[in-house]
Amino acid sequence: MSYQFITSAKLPTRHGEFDIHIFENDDGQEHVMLTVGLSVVDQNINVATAPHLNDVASNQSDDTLAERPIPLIRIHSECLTGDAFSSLKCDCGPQLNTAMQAIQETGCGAILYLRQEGRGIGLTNKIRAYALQDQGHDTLDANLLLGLPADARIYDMCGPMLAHVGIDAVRLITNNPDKVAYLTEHGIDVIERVPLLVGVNDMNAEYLATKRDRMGHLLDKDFNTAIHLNK
Ligand SMILES: Nc1nc2c(ncn2[C@@H]2O[C@H](COP(=O)(O)OP(=O)(O)OP(=O)(O)O)[C@@H](O)[C@H]2O)c(=O)[nH]1
Ligand SMILES: [Zn+2]
Repeated sequence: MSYQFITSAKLPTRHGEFDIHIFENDDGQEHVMLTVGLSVVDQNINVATAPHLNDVASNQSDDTLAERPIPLIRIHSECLTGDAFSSLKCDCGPQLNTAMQAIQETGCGAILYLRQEGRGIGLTNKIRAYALQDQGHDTLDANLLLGLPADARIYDMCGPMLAHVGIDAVRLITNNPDKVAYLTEHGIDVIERVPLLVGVNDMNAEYLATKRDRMGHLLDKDFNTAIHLNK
């Protein structure tokens, strides 16, 4: 699968201003990157649709790349229910907001917002899995009972997206060792894993425990040693 940069613009948010970059794969599926303090280095960008990026690309020298801090990166998979509807069943919404805030505070980083809803099984199947969870199954078994993988996500878009802004080393905000392993195996240096534990509540504590106990996520017994980036 190949990934193409499509267009870019400024995006003011309540956390601060980002550049928003749209990428598409060969099937027309969109992925999104929000950046702060990063310049486009990919010479194949479509200048006609992103005129302001032409300036930063041509101005970026090897020296500025060398001086830049290691960017703080969050690879976040789409969760409509958590990100947009404030669902309490997961921690996605608070994680996204906290990561956006932390990246603004460091002044150099990116959110890779991957359109792989429901750990890659899609929204309809995630809601089918939620219906099974309503009957008492955990997040992992619910997927398996539907005949679907526990986690169907891929990360092969991350390399091209990071390369677009010249990143080959990151501080990665995650508790998920799969993300660290994927980047490391694909030539991106994970200088530091930054744990992120926010938005724990009575409705998602069991979900987090399943991710910890059955899916290898790096969370301690009481969910309290991961760094709380923010509240
Ligand atoms: N199938 C399924 N997907 C879920 C469920 N709860 C949340 N998700 C999806 O899980 C994904 C969350 O992924 P990420 O935010 O990348 O987080 P992660 O892989 O848990 O790891 P971190 O980087 O530590 O947050 C999103 O795509 C959600 O839609 C669930 O119960 N079932
Ligand atoms: Zn979620």
